[in-house]
Amino acid sequence: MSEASNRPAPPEVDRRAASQAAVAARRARAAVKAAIAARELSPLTVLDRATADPEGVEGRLRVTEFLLSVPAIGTTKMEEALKRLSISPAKRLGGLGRHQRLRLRQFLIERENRSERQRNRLVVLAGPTAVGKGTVSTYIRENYPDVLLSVSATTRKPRPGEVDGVNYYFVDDAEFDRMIEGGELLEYATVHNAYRYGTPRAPIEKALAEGRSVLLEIDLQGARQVRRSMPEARLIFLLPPTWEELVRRLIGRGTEDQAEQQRRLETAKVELAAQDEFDYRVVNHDVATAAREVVDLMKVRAAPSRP
Ligand SMILES: Nc1nc2c(ncn2[C@@H]2O[C@H](COP(=O)(O)OP(=O)(O)O)[C@@H](O)[C@H]2O)c(=O)[nH]1
Ligand SMILES: Nc1ncnc2c1ncn2[C@@H]1O[C@H](COP(=O)(O)OP(=O)(O)O)[C@@H](O)[C@H]1O
Repeated sequence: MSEASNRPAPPEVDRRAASQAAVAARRARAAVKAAIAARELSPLTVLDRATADPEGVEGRLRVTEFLLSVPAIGTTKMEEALKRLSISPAKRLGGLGRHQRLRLRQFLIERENRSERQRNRLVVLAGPTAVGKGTVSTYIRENYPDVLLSVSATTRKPRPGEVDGVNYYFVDDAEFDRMIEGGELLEYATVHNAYRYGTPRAPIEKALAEGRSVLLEIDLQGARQVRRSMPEARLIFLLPPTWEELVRRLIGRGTEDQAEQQRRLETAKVELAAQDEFDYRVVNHDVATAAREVVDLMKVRAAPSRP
């Protein structure tokens, strides 16, 4: 029998006081984690406080829960980081060795610099036919002038009311081939087995360099290409509230005949099955709300600060 179990139980008041203290400490740690997650408290500040007072709230944080509270660090990234930094997941911040602390500090600084650079985001909006991609994008163009809506090149003919350079750059097949050969397109695809569509690269690079966020409204194949060539892009999948509503929107739009509608609905099923490849999903119940959600994901500044 261990020595501890022979010892008389502490008086009830002591036990209660100890458990109250434990609850208070847990609450304090949860508050620190919430503040990091809400970007109200820099992880570097927390690490510095843990160093100054290893037995304080920050010092008692486990390194695992600390990292998981940093925005955009999930379990996989956390585990990879700890392995790379040679820090045991059992460690508390206050119990890190000097070298471990310095490595963790450097890791956090590099992440902060990187997220600073990525503030101007490239965001891809994709989703099944007739979910409302075009409607939501147009709403964003009209209501959030800080966002550049990329204008694609296409080999399809303009529809009545469409303006060259605004809705699309309307080009012929030879010109589209030339753009591909010249490396002018960030991605391109044949959509609905009909015409080719592609994203001109130069305006996007210019806008990102100028500090603007860029929105691409492209199909699933294009989204996959962007993911490969620019892994820092955010991919958003726009969903209909229900399948029936998607069918209603497609039929209601009235731009395709019945056979084409059927074909698009088949494609839509395949596309819906790919939604897990995306970083975020936004349900298009109502256009203004969906647009707001997309823009929030771009972290666009509230008011333009350019002259
Ligand atoms: N990959 C790719 N797809 C695009 C591009 N521009 C438009 N699309 C997609 O092409 C499809 C057809 O667009 P559109 O001709 O306007 O007809 P809609 O289906 O009636 O909206 C839509 O799914 C768009 O998302 C582009 O630059 N690249
Ligand atoms: N939130 C919404 N609620 C109701 N109807 C919508 C909504 N968003 C789009 N629509 C309608 O659905 C149809 C398809 O939208 P569209 O933007 O052309 O889709 P996509 O570009 O995804 O093919 C259009 O008639 C549009 O007016």
